[in-house]
Amino acid sequence: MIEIRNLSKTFDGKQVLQGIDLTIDKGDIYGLVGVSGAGKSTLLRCMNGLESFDSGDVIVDGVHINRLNKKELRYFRSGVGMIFQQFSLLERKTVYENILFPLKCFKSKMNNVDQRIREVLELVELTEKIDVLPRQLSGGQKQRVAIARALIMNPTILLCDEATSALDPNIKQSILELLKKINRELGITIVVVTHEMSVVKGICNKMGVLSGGKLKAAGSAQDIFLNMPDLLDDFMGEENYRDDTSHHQKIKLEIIQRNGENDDILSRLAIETGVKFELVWGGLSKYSDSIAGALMIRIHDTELARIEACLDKHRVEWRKV
Ligand SMILES: Nc1ncnc2c1ncn2[C@@H]1O[C@H](COP(=O)(O)OP(=O)(O)OP(=O)(O)O)[C@@H](O)[C@H]1O
Repeated sequence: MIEIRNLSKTFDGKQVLQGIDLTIDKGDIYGLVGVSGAGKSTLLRCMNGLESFDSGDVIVDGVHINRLNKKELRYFRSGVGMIFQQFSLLERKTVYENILFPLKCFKSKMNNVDQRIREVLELVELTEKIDVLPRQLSGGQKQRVAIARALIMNPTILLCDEATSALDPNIKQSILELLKKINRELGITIVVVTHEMSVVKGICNKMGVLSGGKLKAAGSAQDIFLNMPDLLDDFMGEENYRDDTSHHQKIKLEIIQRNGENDDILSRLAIETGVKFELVWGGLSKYSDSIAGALMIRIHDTELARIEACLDKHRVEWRKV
């Protein structure tokens, strides 16, 4: 369990984290999201003592990490794995040597090192690459080695800083599946810093939204997606626009559904227009005699006319945002 209490941090007099209160339970896959500069990486680094802070507490499994001396902090860090966007592998060392590295760094007295290295390589499904150099690996394979290296010390927590941001969509998906497996099979708590909503939706049960160094919301990922879409708006735009800044347009549909009317509008849009749209968020609420819902989809601007015609045909109330 990671407990963060009233955490504040400045860099050169600039406040980058302010009064953060956050609890991450054992077994969570917790997403930390926010726009660039919101303080996500700094907060993550405070969790394993890589970054000091000005005030507040970070308590990991009952240990106040700001009260640890240098030696104790080193020991504590050996139980917290971390992976990064750029993999940070030793380029002149083989996969085997890369995974061995933390054991050397932390002067571990682990028995059966060879066997243990093979075990973690098997877990990340990369056994056949044991003797190759990182430059002979794809991005996804490099991240698998980085994950194996993070797991070699038997951590209870794995911190991931934009770990899938540099990967192609299919490879990204396979790494997310691997993180889920690690969480499920080894019971490791995972904290994921990301700017990608698809990552949070794909694997996180809980999330925290940071903005300007403050925690704007924290809790069930599903609840935040469904109930606080406005909070995520800017940041979802950012993810989308990173791929293509000029051609996407968001349409927000506010659909009132009484007696089940229009509850199939998404299927109709897909079938009747053939437009491949992205469902950004959606929520339904039950009122005394009706159900009202709102949906937001994102489409390419050239497809607006087709979508508009279909919505008007079905008399769906909507507006553009
Ligand atoms: N070592 C540092 N020295 C000075 N300022 C820093 C340092 N590290 C981070 N900052 C500043 O702290 C703020 C938060 O940075 P941080 O990297 O935590 O944000 P982030 O949300 O992870 O952003 P990104 O998604 O771009 O990585 C930024 O204004 C950044 O410039």
